[in-house]
Amino acid sequence: MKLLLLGANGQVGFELQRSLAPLGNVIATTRSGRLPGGAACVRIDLADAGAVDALLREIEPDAVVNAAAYTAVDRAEDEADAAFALNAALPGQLAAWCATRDALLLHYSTDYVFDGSATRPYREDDATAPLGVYGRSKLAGEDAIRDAGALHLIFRTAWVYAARGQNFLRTMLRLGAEREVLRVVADQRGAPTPARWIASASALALARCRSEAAPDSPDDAPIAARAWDEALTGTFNLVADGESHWSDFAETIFADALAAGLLERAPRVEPIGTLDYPTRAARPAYSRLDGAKLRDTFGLRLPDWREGVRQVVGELAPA
Ligand SMILES: NC(=O)C1=CN([C@@H]2O[C@H](COP(=O)(O)OP(=O)(O)OC[C@H]3O[C@@H](n4cnc5c(N)ncnc54)[C@H](OP(=O)(O)O)[C@@H]3O)[C@@H](O)[C@H]2O)C=CC1
Ligand SMILES: Cc1cn([C@H]2C[C@H](O)[C@@H](COP(=O)(O)OP(=O)(O)O[C@H]3O[C@@H](C)C(=O)[C@@H](O)[C@H]3O)O2)c(=O)[nH]c1=O
Ligand SMILES: [Mg+2]
Repeated sequence: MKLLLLGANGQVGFELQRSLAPLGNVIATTRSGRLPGGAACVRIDLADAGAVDALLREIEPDAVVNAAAYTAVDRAEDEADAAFALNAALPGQLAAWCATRDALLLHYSTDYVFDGSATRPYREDDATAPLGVYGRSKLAGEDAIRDAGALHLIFRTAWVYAARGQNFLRTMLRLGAEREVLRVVADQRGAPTPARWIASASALALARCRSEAAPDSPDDAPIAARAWDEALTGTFNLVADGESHWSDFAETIFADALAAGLLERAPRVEPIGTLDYPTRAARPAYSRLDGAKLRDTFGLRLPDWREGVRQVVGELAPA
């Protein structure tokens, strides 16, 4: 099977290169035409719809895995056009193409499609109500995929971090090395989720979705219609188990980093309220996502978020 991986330089995209490899021929793209590490790959600006169309026609993938997105939550408030181009128009275009040839689109969305007023973990069909431009653009992307009628897997994840890329864990380690005290909000609750777990689960789900009845396709031809098990497609929450808040996450990062020898001394983490940490975009106060549907459909359950922190800190620690 031929897989087109968009956004291979992102946190999740980078991990997907490895996790998708056993499934077939992975064609990766980045904005620069280079993969992390320096190897060449397809170079494309995904905001250029003409270029995207030409790429799809050239590659004719059996599945498109879209790990590219506009993820700057605060900046999105002032760059709505850029956010919507990547997070809404692009997935809509990919889905429209997939729908015409029974290709499957694997895509990611976010807990920020919710307003955070829930009192129990969100289920996939709970009402959405994004608080900001980023969340609205991601929701528009989900809707565009469903409207196009493409076979799809949309994984809603949250609080993604990894040993590389831009994320809260790396920000904390950087600031923690500079400051004695860090003030971190303690009234936004959710589950920090390692990019590697998302990529591994994505590959397993994608493999399961391939219809057992489908014949193996030659590398250069799209697989036959009904190559996917439609009953397994749809929208799924994909997050680490358990509940955290940003201040708890920070404390855990520093405790593990200290134990692993990544830091000589840990800063003091002062829990504060959201009102004491003003940001351009509003964020949901509660964004736990219920993993039951993923578990029931694919038998997949991610470990507790604390295990993720241990793993990622371990990756960064000196050998
Ligand atoms: N990060 C998070 O906390 C969360 C993320 N998600 C979702 O998960 C998915 C993966 O997120 P994550 O891995 O963290 O994202 P990253 O921000 O780490 O990666 C996004 C990638 O998209 C690429 N990209 C953006 N614009 C363009 C463009 N115009 N042309 C080509 N490439 C482009 C970026 O390229 P470049 O490297 O060149 O900038 C980057 O590599 C996204 O759909 C995101 O919305 C969901 C919940 C939480
Ligand atoms: C750096 C810092 C942040 N914070 C707060 C701000 C915010 O409420 C929270 C997290 O800040 P960040 O900017 O890292 O996180 P943010 O960019 O909001 O993260 C989100 O990204 C998008 C892409 C998603 O889809 C979401 O699931 C979520 O992961 O921590 C502090 O309280 N103290 C600090 O020193
Ligand atoms: Mg951010």
